[in-house]
Amino acid sequence: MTMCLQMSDKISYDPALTKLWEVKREAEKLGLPETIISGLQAVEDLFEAREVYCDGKTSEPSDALSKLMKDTMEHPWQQVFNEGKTKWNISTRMLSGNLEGYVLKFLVSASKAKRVLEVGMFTGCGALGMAEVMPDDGKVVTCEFDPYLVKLTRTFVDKSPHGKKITILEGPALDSLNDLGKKGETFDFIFIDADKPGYCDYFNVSI
Ligand SMILES: C[S@@+](CC[C@H](N)C(=O)[O-])C[C@H]1O[C@@H](n2cnc3c(N)ncnc32)[C@H](O)[C@@H]1O
Repeated sequence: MTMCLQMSDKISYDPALTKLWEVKREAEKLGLPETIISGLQAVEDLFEAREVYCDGKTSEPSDALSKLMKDTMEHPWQQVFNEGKTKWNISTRMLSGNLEGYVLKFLVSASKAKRVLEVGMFTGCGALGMAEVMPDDGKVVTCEFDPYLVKLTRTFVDKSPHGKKITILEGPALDSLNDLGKKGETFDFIFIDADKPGYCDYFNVSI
């Protein structure tokens, strides 16, 4: 999970952009010359232009992935959290999305990985994307500790024929990784995308 910061109605996980917002706010508060403020605004505009450019140059997702992303965005997360069904108020910003999905697909297919491990599943965007470029006997094992997400994601990925390649391990990722290690399971490719404080442990246990 990535740390997320917000500026008025804008939201970003990019620490460079959130730092820029902080500096811009400070510059405005100090009443710095307009050239400085507009210079900072120009940098912010470049961030957005880069994102628009990258999205525009990325191929369309498969129908199944497109549906998964749409269903994720439209899910009543606030309501299910209020009803006590999820561990916390889930943000759709956790979804890896089409661009990151294609980077993963590229890496998995270039490395000819047949066994992939994902730490941090959310609604299965990364897992399904990787499964799509793997051979029929390929396997994606993915870890998720929120029982609501585990159930929901199973229904999302099973709408695709590639869903059968995906095994979901429910529970704290570190426990799942230790169990996999004890069973002597090995992987060709590992995508760590869960809680940041756990990354060093996930990395060390994985190797
Ligand atoms: C950034 S999202 C993963 C996004 C996903 N990889 C994708 O491609 O869309 C992080 C996920 O990790 C899960 N998570 C966070 N801490 C965890 C832990 N200690 N064990 C297992 N899952 C965890 C969260 O519930 C969340 O669904």
